Amino acid sequence: MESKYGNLNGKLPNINSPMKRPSSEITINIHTKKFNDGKSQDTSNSVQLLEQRKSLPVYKVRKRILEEINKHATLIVIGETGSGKTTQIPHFIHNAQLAGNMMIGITQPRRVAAVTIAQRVAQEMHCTVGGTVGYCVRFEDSTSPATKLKFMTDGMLLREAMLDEHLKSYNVIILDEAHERTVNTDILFGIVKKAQVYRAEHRSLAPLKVIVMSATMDVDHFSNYFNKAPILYLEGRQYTVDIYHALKPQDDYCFACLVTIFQIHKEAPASEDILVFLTGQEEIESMCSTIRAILKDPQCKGPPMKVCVLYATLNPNKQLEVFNATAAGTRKVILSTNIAETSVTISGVKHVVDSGMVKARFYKPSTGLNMLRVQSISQAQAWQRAGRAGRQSNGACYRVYTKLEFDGMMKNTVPEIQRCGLSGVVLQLLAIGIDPVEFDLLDKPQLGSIIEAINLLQQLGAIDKNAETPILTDLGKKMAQFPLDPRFAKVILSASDFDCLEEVLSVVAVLSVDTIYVSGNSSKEAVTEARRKFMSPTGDIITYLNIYRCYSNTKNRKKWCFENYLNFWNLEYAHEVRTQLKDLCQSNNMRFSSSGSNHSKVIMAFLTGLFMNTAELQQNKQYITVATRQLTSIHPSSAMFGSLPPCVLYTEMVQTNKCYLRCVSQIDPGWLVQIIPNYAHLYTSSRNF
Ligand SMILES: Nc1ncnc2c1ncn2[C@@H]1O[C@H](COP(=O)(O)OP(=O)(O)OP(=O)(O)O)[C@@H](O)[C@H]1O
Repeated sequence: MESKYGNLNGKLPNINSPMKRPSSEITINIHTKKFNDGKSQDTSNSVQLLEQRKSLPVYKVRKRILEEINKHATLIVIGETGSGKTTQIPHFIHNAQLAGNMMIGITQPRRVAAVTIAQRVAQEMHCTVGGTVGYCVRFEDSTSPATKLKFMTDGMLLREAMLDEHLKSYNVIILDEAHERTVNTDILFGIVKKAQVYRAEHRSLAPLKVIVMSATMDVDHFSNYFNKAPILYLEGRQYTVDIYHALKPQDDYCFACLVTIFQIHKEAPASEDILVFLTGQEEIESMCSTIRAILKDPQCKGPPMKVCVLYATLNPNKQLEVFNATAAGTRKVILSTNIAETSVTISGVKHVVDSGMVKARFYKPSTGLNMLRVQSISQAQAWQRAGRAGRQSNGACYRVYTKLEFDGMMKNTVPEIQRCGLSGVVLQLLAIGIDPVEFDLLDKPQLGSIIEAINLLQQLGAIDKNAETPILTDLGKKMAQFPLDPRFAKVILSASDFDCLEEVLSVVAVLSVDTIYVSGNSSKEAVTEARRKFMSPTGDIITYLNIYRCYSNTKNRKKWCFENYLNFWNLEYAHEVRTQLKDLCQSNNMRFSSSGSNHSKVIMAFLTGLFMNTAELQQNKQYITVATRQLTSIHPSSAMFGSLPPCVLYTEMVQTNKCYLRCVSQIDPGWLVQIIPNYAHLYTSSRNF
């Protein structure tokens, strides 16, 4: 295969550091000895581990870093990917006892990063995870009273802020990968800023130190927001990453990635693993099958190859499998979404193949939809992706887009808060006691989006309709405790009224793991036949319930899932999620009951939270959504596909080449009057009731 990049043997220009020098900063120059000989270092014993730590750029300047942290209440830290910010700075602060008896909280936008970094730091500190070093991610808490370094997702710290807005368990909070601008991190910026002021004014409380870190951020913007906080600029990198751009634009980024993988496979030693950035599960699974098929071709040259996948909806235990080493002489190829883009180190990865694309969440106010769209990444993301190579030795990044295309990319990612629906955010802010309209955010969303979210929460009964400023009702306070979209929290909280909490918990748990189906290479007929026995004529909610019930009553679950083309790992995860949700229901003294075979009650409970997600059949056999008057159809994957009930409830609307409803269930128009009397007039089909 001819290279799209020209000669890959180092003759292309090496485009170096992405970092823009900020206007005002403290610069620490780090001259790192390059001891790399092209081989990854073995970190299995503690002497080597210490040696490796010592060789990291930030280690050499730890005293200066600590001095700056000591001097300032807030510090913005910018340093190259792989320089050691995430693993070392918390470690230094702990050793220097800057946090006193309290904790150092370190947030990450993604769970896989929080878990693996905690594991790494625990290894470096010779302790087990859950002791001095712990982590806390959604549905999993691995901390103890002994924990002093707590790695967590930004969402988990936000949940803690609901119980204590001044974050009194922490003396130091590090908000890592700030450039990602997730909604949760953006809210945390505001929360830590407020907590800091409060704690400074109340002398009985210890002051709160805040450190904001990234390799690729708009430092001046952050510094201004944090009252001109000083910027600590750590200059220097441990290993170099050569960047190669495609010589001309590629029509099909997946195909371009595939060609690149096999080109590297043909030329590079087996010990050099490859990390490929794609956009989503379907694309990844499909490329995984293609690669496996190509590998069977006797013409295919290169050492044995193990293909692994990594995406957010994959069972968390499965996600961690990509970090396992392969047998000597076998190359590992990891096909991942952007969840491996920041913070993570996957041992052995020396080559990164970057599609330049990402599936990003965005909100369409005209339709009220949160949708996923495949779009071009930002330059900050491209540099983060490149940074995944060159962590244990020099590496290379192959961008399947041209240098010109790279130059045309946005510098930074648009903050998620400006492109997603805000009902969850507003609920959380209100639960912390913050007015969402007044809240001091780094980049404010449009007022219209906040008001729209307030309206939805009022309709769900979470906000008091009569109060002058938005204030949570008792129901709203309970809803905020569930780590779910407010609509699903409402469904769970209504379930006892319909005597079906057991069933609702099972279905919500299944819905939180995305897909429980396996597509693979099996024949369509075999898959349809296996699934037929679970299918309910009422639609997908009860179909999911049937699957979950059979799964939980089965002894050999793995075998059963295999035989029924179901995703064992995701069902296992759903099972864990259900346990956690059940605990929350128990702590709210909810009544556990089962509706047995009365399925209508289950769908009615879903209607209490998802009444905005309903659609009516039109004469042309299409559906029109009631809330937003959008023409749409039932997705072919639904149990309802082919039947045309007059009125349906759906959990998700997706737009590909056409607009589709997913997870669809039939509803009786009479229920609308009964369950949502204030809303029922919108429905043509309910007018006869
Ligand atoms: N799980 C791990 N296994 C092996 N080495 C690791 C691991 N985690 C970190 N390292 C080593 O420590 C180095 C520093 O990692 P760290 O995450 O602290 O860097 P960083 O500056 O925060 O980078 P980034 O901005 O990309 O997150 C890595 O480049 C790698 O050499």
